[in-house]
Amino acid sequence: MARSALDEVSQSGAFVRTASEFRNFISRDPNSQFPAEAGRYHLYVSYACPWASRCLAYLNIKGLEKAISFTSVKPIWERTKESDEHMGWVFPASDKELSGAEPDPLNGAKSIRELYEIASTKYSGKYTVPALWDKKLGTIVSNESSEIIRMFNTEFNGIAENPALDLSKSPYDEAVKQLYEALDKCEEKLSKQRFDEVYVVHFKCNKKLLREYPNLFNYTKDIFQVPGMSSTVQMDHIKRHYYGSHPSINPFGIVPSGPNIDYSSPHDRNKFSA
Ligand SMILES: N[C@@H](CCC(=O)N[C@@H](CS)C(=O)NCC(=O)O)C(=O)O
Repeated sequence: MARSALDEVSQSGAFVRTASEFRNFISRDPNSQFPAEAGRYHLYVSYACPWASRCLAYLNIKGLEKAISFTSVKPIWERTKESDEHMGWVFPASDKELSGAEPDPLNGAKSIRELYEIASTKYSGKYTVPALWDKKLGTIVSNESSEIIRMFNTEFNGIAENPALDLSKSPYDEAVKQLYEALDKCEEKLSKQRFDEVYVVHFKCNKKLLREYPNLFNYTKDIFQVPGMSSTVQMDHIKRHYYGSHPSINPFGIVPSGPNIDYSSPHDRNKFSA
């Protein structure tokens, strides 16, 4: 069982992601094991992780900020335990260490690994974000972002500030779906790509930049400019993570200073509105 994405490499060198293991569902039914309640759940994220970022985007857009708290880890992987070599997500010692990253307010955990170990003594998989934590039962409800966003969309409507907003049917969700489908395709085709800020340099996918695809680039800006979205994109965390956490790819951990793309600049997507 892979304990880190760095172990998920097939014999041919391809990256093969293993499935998430905590797959419980929060329900609007008050008698269920995990009922939707304000103040009960906490989302652990890294701003550097696209899967975690989409959960944060749903949390903001749905208006669940008061009902579901969240904490972001530090962007660069560190040793998660003194006793072995595992590298992974860790919390800062204080919220002064790095803007956006905070100590674990619930369990005082030093790492995401520690949370998984509290949640299950039998767990032997990766210690991934996002992880949706249940404060009442002291466990991880789900570590699968595609399911977390569905729960946020449908199960918290009694609590959400924007209950009528159905993100599964909205142009936003359709846009996200298409964006991820498009990026997944590019990812496969160009053997793992993520935005011009990182993938072009770090993963050596420099045949073409995202911003050289006019539609894909305008689309990215359109998504970025959805209210509630921009605060989930902390490019500093994203860059520090990738350039700093894979020493086999970037031994000196140098973070390139560019290209500082302005995703808030005008886009042309309004031409498609009815
Ligand atoms: N299936 C998960 C994937 C999450 C995932 O792969 N997260 C990465 C960061 S982008 C992670 O935490 N990796 C930790 C590791 O590989 O040790 C989801 O979509 O929620």
